[in-house]
Formats: sequence, C-alpha cells, structure tokens
Amino acid sequence: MILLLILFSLSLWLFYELYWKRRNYPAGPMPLPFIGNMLPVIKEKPGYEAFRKWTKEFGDVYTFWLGSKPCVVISSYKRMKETFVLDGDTYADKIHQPFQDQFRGGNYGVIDTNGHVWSTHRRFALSTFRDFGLGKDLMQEKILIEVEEAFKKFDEKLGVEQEIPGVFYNASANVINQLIFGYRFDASKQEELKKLKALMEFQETAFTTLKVHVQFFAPSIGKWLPGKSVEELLAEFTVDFYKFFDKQIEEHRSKIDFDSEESVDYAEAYLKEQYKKESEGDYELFSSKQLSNMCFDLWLAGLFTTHTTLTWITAYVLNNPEVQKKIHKELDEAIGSDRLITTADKSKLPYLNAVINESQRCANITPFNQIHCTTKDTVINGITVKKGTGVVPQISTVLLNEKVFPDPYTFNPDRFIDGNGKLKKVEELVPFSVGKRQCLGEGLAKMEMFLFISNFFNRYEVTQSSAGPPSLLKETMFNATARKIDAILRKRHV
Ligand code: HEM
Repeated sequence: MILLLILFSLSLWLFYELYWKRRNYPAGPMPLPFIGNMLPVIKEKPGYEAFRKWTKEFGDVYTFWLGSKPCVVISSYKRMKETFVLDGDTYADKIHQPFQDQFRGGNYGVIDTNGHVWSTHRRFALSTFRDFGLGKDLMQEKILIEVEEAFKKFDEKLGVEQEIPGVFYNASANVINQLIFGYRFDASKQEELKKLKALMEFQETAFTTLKVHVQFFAPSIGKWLPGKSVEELLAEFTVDFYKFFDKQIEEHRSKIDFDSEESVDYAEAYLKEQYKKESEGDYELFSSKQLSNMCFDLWLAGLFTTHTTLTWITAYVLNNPEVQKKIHKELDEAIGSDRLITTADKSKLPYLNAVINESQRCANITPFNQIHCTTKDTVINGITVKKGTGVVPQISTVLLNEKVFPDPYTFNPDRFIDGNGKLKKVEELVPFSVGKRQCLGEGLAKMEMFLFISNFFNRYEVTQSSAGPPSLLKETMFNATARKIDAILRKRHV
C-alpha cells in the first residue's frame, strides 16, 4: 500500500514537472526536476551551443528552465525587435532576486531596479555621460590621457615579452573612475587600485563554484552543498566596494560647490541633483544609498566588460597576423604618423572598426545575457505570457547566426566591409543588447575601444610571445572572460 502511494505521488510529481507546469509556456527542451535545463549549458561552456541547438529545434521563441523558474528565450534579431524594441515597455523589467536587496541594502541601483527608480536613474546617468561626451568632449580627453599612460607602461618593456591585459585593465579602471569620481589611480593611488582589482578578481572566480551555480538555479538543493553561499560571497565581496564608494562620495560632498552649474564627474552631478530634489522636499529618489549603488553598477559594469573586450580584440588579432598587417596598412594610409588618433579619424578607418566589430561578435561576452521580465500579460508568438515571466534577449545566438554570419566561429573582419571598402552596418551585431535595457555604457565603451585599439596598433607592431598565440578557449560560464596574454611590442614609428 505504501509502495503504491509512493509510486502514485512520484507519477503525479513527474506529471507536474514534465507536463503540467510547462503547458502554458512556449515549447522548449524538457527540463529536469530541480535543475531545469542547466546541464547542457554547463556541459559545453560557455553555453552558446545549447542555446543555438534549442533555437534550431524549437524556433526563435522557446522556454528555458532556470532550475524551477521558466524563462522565455527570444533568439532571433527579428523577434527581439518585435518584442524588446517595438514593444519595449512590456519587456523593461528585470527579474528580482532576494539576494540583491540583501547586499544593496534595499531596492537600489540601475541594473536590478524597475519602474520609476530605474527609468529616472538610467536617464540621469545617460544624460550626465552625454554631457561629458558631447558638450565638452571631456570623455575623449580622459580616455586619451589613459592611452598615453598605457603607452608609457608598454614602452618600459619594448622588444621583450610583456603582459598586455593588466595595462588595459588599469587604463579602463582609470577611465571609469575619472568619469564617476573625477580622478585616476596615479602612482599615489596604486594601493587603492590593487585592492579594488583583488575584489574584482575575487568576484570573477568566487561565483564559479558548483554550490553557487546550483544555489542560483536550484536554491533548495544548493543550500545543502558544502562551501560558501551566494549571500556569504556577496557580503564578502561587496562590503569593501561600498566602503570605497562611500568614502569617495563623502569626500565629494565635503568639497562641492552647489552653486556652480558645471559638474566634472557623475558623483558631483548626482549630489547637485540630490541637493535640488531635497530643497523641493523629495528625499527619496536621489538618496545617498542610491548613489553608492549607482557607483557600484557603473563601476563594475563599466570596467569588467571593457577590459575583457579589449583583451579579446588583442587575442583575436594575435591569432590572425594577416589582420594586423591590414590594420597597419590602413593606418599608414589614413594616419601616416604616430600622432594620437581621435574619434574624428573614425570614419577613415573602416577596417579597424570592422576588426572591433568582429572581435565583439566572436568574444560574445554575455553568453546568457540578463533576464528581463514582462511588465504585463502579453502574447509572444501566439502564446499568452503572464506578467512577471522571465524573458531573455538571447544575443549570443544572434551573434552566431550562420545565416547572417556564415562560418560563425571564424574570425573574419571582412564580413563587416562592403563592396566599396566601407564599413557595413549589420543590425544583428548586438553585443550591447537591444531595447529599453540596452547597455547604458555603449557610447563610452565604443569610444574606449576605438581610441585604445586604434592608437595601440598605430604605435606598435604586436607579435606573439614564445608561448605562441593566446588561447581563444572560453571555459567559464555566463561571462566569456579572456585569458592572460603575453606579447612583444615594437614601436612602428621611430
Ligand atoms: C564592451 C563593453 C560592454 C558590453 C559588451 C556591454 C554589454 C551589456 C549588456 C549585454 C547589457 C545587458 C542588456 C540587457 O539587459 O539586455 C548591459 C547592461 C548594462 N551596461 Fe553594459 N556593456 C559594456 C560596457 C559598459 C560600460 C562601459 C558601462 C558603464 C558605464 C556599462 C554599464 C551598463 C549598465 C549600467 C547596464 C544595465 C542597464 C539597465 O539595466 O538599464 N556597460 N551591458
């Protein structure tokens, strides 16, 4: 009798897991109880192939189960445009995870917030960055200072093997810190930078343990596994970051001239807006806690992605020496000296821009992308999807779509060059995602990539180290981080 009862319960449970809970979602791969569809993604890191295979099998709208949570995946550019762009408001929210409130101290920041808080602070950050970039060209000025500082570092070891990503890392950290807090990590601030770098490295490795992965997708199982929990790791990693941001904010507050209209960095612009709002009686929207969370989001999102992409571009070029020859030929014809290249030169360098585009496509640094969620009941591909359902713009599948990018795993910048030798606009190049949540730092990132890469290859001939070309393997999940790269640099203009 007991055995029959167990069998009956088991059958009911399997019926629920394998059929009933899935019946109102777009068809997709069969999820396993507790872990959902994570196994194929983990098996073939960083997961591109699992998503491509499901797109071929189920089409460009299917359901992927993150543990026990359904997530509707949109995996073609056409459908992403119909949903995330043309019906953007319906897809603008983000899935809320309880641990976010815990480490942020509430519902703060821009990456994880929704509604009025999110839209106000996204708009404010964008307009502040736009003022720096367009009105005064402050952004380019700051980046070019870092280009020259990076040159000084590289020049110390000309002709011998040296590590490239570390220099790009410091340069990217200086750019984002200049924009947020108005200063760079010069010789007197190296200890500070070292500590922040250690925290970033901790973050990149600590969250890759089995326990964290399982806890994220199947919390009920994950919590029993040995090791540190997501909550413990987040507390450990974020506490010192927030200390750093709060210290900078307090220093700014003590020096600020609230009567001057001009602001030289984001923190100053924010504090002035806070002052204005408070004098109107609003103490909530521009709170101090929100400012430290904004700094957290901008600092981390801005540094990790840019540094990783700069490293990948170098890795792809080192693996393709003929590409570097073409870059040098174009630079010699269009620039012809070692003067600093600026954004005014961008249109003269279509091949270099094509190399950056192709590197971003191949680097494909967000294999899963962020999980959005629907703000109301809606219909996707004829299927009703309830308010609050997870939805992902699966950009990595679009970047590897062989109909748009034939032989998608081959690095071929020429696919972005048209018959007249001009840069081709390819809409499916979406490394910054699409729609209302599209990357907030896209303008900054594009400027950084162009100024660093054009000036780097204009100044140096870059050859591989004795270890050979850098590995292009991606072994981590969710963030396709680049490897260590050693190379030999020689000046091209002497
Ligand atoms: C090559 C560099 C970069 C790449 C490839 C990249 C890519 C992305 C992607 C894929 C998203 C998620 C979009 C979505 O939810 O659908 C995103 C969001 C975001 N990025 Fe970037 N990013 C880069 C650089 C930057 C920089 C330099 C900053 C900082 C200034 C930044 C700040 C942000 C923020 C704050 C968000 C969240 C936006 C929101 O939820 O409204 N990113 N980025």
